[in-house]
Amino acid sequence: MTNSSSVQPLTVSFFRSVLKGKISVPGDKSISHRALMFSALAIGESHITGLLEGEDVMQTAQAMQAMGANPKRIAPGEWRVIGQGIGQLKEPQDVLNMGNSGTSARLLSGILSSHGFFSVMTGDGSLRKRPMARVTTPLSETGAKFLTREGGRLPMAIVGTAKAHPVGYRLPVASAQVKSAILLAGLNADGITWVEEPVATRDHTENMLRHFGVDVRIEDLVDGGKKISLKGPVTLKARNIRVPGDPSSATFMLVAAAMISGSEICIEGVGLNPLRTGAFEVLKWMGADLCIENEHVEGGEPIGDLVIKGSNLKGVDVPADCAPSMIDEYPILSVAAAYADGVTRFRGLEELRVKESDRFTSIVDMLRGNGVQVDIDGDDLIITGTRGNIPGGGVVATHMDHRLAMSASILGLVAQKGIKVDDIRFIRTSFPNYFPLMNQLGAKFDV
Ligand SMILES: O=C(O)C1=C[C@@H](OP(=O)(O)O)[C@@H](O)[C@H](O)C1
Ligand SMILES: C=C(OP(=O)(O)O)C(=O)O
Repeated sequence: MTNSSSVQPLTVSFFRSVLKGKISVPGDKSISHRALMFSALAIGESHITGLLEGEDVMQTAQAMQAMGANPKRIAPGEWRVIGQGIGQLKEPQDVLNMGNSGTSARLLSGILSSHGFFSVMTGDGSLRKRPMARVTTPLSETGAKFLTREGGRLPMAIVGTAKAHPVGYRLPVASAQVKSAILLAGLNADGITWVEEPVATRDHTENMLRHFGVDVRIEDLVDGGKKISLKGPVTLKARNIRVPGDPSSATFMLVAAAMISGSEICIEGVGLNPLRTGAFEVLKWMGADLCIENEHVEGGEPIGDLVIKGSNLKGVDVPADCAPSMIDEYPILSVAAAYADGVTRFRGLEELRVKESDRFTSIVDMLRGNGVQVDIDGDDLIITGTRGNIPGGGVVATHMDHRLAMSASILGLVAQKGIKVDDIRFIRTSFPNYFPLMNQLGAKFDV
């Protein structure tokens, strides 16, 4: 994302029609980042299809390019990567700019820590506010050195080590990015790297490392968590990877169709990894008419088509332990809660404060600014549903946050007086064809 590109506001009017049709959403962002990174670390040539070509993933591609792997686009979503082998990336000659992408910054920190060279990483105004100590603290155990701005923020200088010590770490926060960073450092460390997570988080790193031939061990812990371990150094063998549709992107369309009575849409080929589908369960608890068709497994990940029809939604109480499986979906689920009948309580949302924006505060401001009652109790959000009567008329500040911008656009469709969104540019970090796809379903966004 170029900070210099000019702000792009959007006005959304109340939508008087229905959403209909069949679409596919772009590839999963988490899996796309990993596909590029792991292919660059493998021996041989990997072939990726369905890669998300949003700006976040393109930052990862550029970083891998700067370190000697040569990701090549051969057709839309189709990429070839010549792997360099574990520990064989080259010192980047310039600063690595990770743009808006926390996943790129955190996972690459793990890879860089066990390479014996110097690098500097930065990001845009949003990423430079996000905490990096959550990765630099455990990664320092490898022997790598990290120098960050005050508060553990980017820009950050990294002196990696070719003789990395294996890390053993129990995660203090539920974070797949931190877990993945440690496991990636361990690929080139001598001995057993392990991570314990008190609550299971998305396991795409574990699944894809296994796909590349790494012996990743996963044990269930008595407290309900998991212990993931691998013995380094390892060899990754080049593979073909098919990236499924992104369930987080699909949720925007699902919520829109669920709220707008008479709608019926189908989203084909969506990833259904159970550690990502919490939002689908919550939508069903809310009374959404959502079903899954053609379920099958591709490349180690479950995939299926989602069919949803408009229905009456009701408020629900969502426990904190659901958060890791739907962490990026709270902004759009908050719109569903505002539209529903009754009170919704989302519990345990502390991690929302360290995303592209402080999403906890951004959600509160978005809804209150459009006439919806929201109460806060510690880390819980309590949203009083309007039974389909969201007043609207406000301006939503999106704070360089793609998910806020998409959620706000959908809020506008169902708000009596419509809404204004201050800036929709950042949607291209994760979902470049979001507006064309919404318009294909019948929405009339004027972009
Ligand atoms: O590992 C990943 O690909 C991601 C993990 C999550 O972040 P945390 O690890 O910070 O929870 C999620 O919010 C992010 O969009 C992608
Ligand atoms: C939090 C997100 O991504 P990242 O951490 O990669 O910036 C997101 O996509 O909602």
